[in-house]
Amino acid sequence: MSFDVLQDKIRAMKNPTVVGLDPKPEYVPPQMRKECYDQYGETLEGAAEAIYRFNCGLMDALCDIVPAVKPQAAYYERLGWRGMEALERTIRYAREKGFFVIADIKRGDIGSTAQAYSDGWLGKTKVGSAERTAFDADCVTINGYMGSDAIQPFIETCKAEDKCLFVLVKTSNPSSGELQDMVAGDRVVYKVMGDLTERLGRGTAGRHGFHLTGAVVGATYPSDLRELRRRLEHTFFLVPGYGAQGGTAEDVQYAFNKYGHGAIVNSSRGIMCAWQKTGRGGSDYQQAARDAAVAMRDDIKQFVTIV
Ligand SMILES: O=C(O)c1cc(=O)[nH]c(=O)n1[C@@H]1O[C@H](COP(=O)(O)O)[C@@H](O)[C@H]1O
Repeated sequence: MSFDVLQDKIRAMKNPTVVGLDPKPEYVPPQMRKECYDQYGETLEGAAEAIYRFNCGLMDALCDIVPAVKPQAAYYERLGWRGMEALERTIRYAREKGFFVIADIKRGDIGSTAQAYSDGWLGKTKVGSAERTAFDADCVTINGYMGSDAIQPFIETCKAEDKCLFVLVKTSNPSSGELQDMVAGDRVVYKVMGDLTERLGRGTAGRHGFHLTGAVVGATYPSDLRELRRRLEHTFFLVPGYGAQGGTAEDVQYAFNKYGHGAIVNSSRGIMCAWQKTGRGGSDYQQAARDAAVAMRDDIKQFVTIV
């Protein structure tokens, strides 16, 4: 079961963090960007090649210390098909480097369409008499606020392919409370979503006790994080919002169980853009990313011990 694979990687590296690959062309160090624009012009193709090379350089620098990467699809979609090709190549490279790959797609739609998404991102697509693999991520993020029939096709694909997913439960953004904190009947909406996520995963627990249905819970609401950890014993958490959005190591400690298991904390800009703070014009982007990843790991280690 796929969260077993992720938990094992986290334990082996003693590092419960994931690096978000959310590259804007302007995050790519100037020299690398120039090489791509010289070759392809200032075009979508040039930008897609630049972000792909940047991703590969980051992954080369991080693969022995960080267990997972999380490319966010929007940063690739904005470059059209060339961006999507860069994303597919990024996922392939990540897998070659041994990373657990979380495709951050946040999709949600009626059952038949959800099935198409899960075929493309996690499973296989039927082409004539053949079945072809498209993106082949290990895990995706999905928006389950359309209800369980929008989630179920992903669950079936995960069961068939030994993969897993994260359902948005309590998101990190400033407005997340507008709807997610509302009281419906006698329950808070995000807790209803958390309970649904845990319930839908029943019967899929792996060696470490986690269902294949995980939950996204933002670092920016630590008391909700603590409450959800107590409530959802079998649910693995993806915790975005550390660093650039203000979440701290002290905040994210509540995502973990007493063994220091059951959660992975994301940082995207904090790692990708670390070179912008060293004053060396980007020539040190790999070392800067590595230093930032080590600092994040050690920061969290002050509060969380992984058994
Ligand atoms: O699903 C997510 O990853 C996600 C959920 C959420 O509630 N908040 C959130 O920030 N994210 C994603 O996590 C990443 C955060 O990026 P940084 O703020 O740069 O670390 C982005 O890819 C967001 O799309």
